[in-house]
Amino acid sequence: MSEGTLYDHVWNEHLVETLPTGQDQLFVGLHLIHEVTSPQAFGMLRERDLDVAFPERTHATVDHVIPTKDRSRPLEDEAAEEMLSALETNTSEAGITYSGPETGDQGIAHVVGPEQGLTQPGMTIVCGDSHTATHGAFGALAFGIGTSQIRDVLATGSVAAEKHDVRRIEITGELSEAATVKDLVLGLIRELGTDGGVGYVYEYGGPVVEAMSMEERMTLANMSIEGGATAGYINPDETTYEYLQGRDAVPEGEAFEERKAYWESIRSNPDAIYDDVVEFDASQIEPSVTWGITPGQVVGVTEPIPAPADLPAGQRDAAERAYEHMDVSPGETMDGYGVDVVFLGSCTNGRLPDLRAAAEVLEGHEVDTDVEALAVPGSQRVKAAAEAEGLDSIFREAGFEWRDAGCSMCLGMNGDRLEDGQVSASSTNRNFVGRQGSKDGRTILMSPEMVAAAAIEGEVTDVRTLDQ
Ligand SMILES: CC(C)[C@H](C(=O)O)[C@@H](O)C(=O)O
Ligand code: SF4
Repeated sequence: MSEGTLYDHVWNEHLVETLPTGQDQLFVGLHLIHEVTSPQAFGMLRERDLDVAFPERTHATVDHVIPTKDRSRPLEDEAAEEMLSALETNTSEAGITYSGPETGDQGIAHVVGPEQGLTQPGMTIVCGDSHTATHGAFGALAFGIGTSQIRDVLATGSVAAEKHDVRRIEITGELSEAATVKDLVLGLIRELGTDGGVGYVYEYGGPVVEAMSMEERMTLANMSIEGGATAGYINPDETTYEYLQGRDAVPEGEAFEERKAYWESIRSNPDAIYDDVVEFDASQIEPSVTWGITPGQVVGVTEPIPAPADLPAGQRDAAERAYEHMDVSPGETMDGYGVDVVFLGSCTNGRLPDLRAAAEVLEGHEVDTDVEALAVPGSQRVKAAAEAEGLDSIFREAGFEWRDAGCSMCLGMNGDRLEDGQVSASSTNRNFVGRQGSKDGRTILMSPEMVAAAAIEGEVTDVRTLDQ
């Protein structure tokens, strides 16, 4: 069992008691809620005549079902309207702050929490959403929970959880100029497998991680769950504190210094004991894409797609399914694979630096005439900041649609979806069959820069080869 890691420190700070089930009851610092997974939990509370215990530790937003184009009410999709109305009623009745579309603060929960300073180091953060791991970028213990747990957190401000092992992932070397953190995390999942992290929480560290911006750390932590880990985190440091300073929910002056002392105290000890340690060399990473139907089926853009014999025995059946769905063969490269739709956004890569990076590639180019291109900021604040620096014009002039904030085409729940056998180049985190809408749709995961390159060429393109 690990000892002296940030995970152990935060766990112990929040431990209420060990339950008869053997699970630990943890106090919850921040409960993020969204429209998809919360209505049922509020219903359960009502059945038992229970109130929300800590509305001030709860924060709501609407992200999955909110259209990115026409938001007039009632929403065209009845099920979406029902979820949205339920969220409005539930939050107003309970006195929970709701970053709704009218506030200018709405967005994907995992973008909203950090940008408002709600997400802070050393906290326990839960949300009925698997990508809650994103908040681990701040050195918080953040994980997704199911509906009955949402009910428990609403009613008691605490959650029953099992402690996991801690794997330290030491990222060494240096990322090449054209490679991004998205390429790195795809490479990591390829190496460790989509189930390699089962039973673990990941602690990411080492020189490459220390040099990352907070947004890059969020991209890394976000995809922990795609590698099978329950949560992933990075020890807080000056980069973290600098990001936090001046944000809405972050105290100032002396109170900030006091909090900083706590944040420093929960960092992993230099002599912490890990259950496992893995070293990963970032220098080998090149711009990468998925070739299959899991986030672990990854190749460098100019690298041949592996044959079953090149893969571990446990991955061969999945590879066969992937060749068929994607209509690819071993030995081919993904470079030149035609795309119909490009999607820039999501809680993985829908923040301001992601939009900037894509815009930089796009500048002076046009979107291929056969391609439908969507740029969807992760939050309304990201959107406003992007517009303030003119990124929206770059996207529009190049031929992108510039939409309102939400999950959008990351998953087909809001009207933005792939049709029939359309292929998308997507800055998201999941390429499962049917994920973006149509069950025949095909998703290729990549970085924002590579999405922009695919938009220009109408096919998967090595961003290094684009004419400037
Ligand atoms: C709808 C929600 C529960 C789901 C999740 O848990 O992650 C979604 O956000 C996703 O990315 O698939
Ligand atoms: S952007 Fe995608 S991954 Fe993130 S919460 Fe929304 S649906 Fe889930």
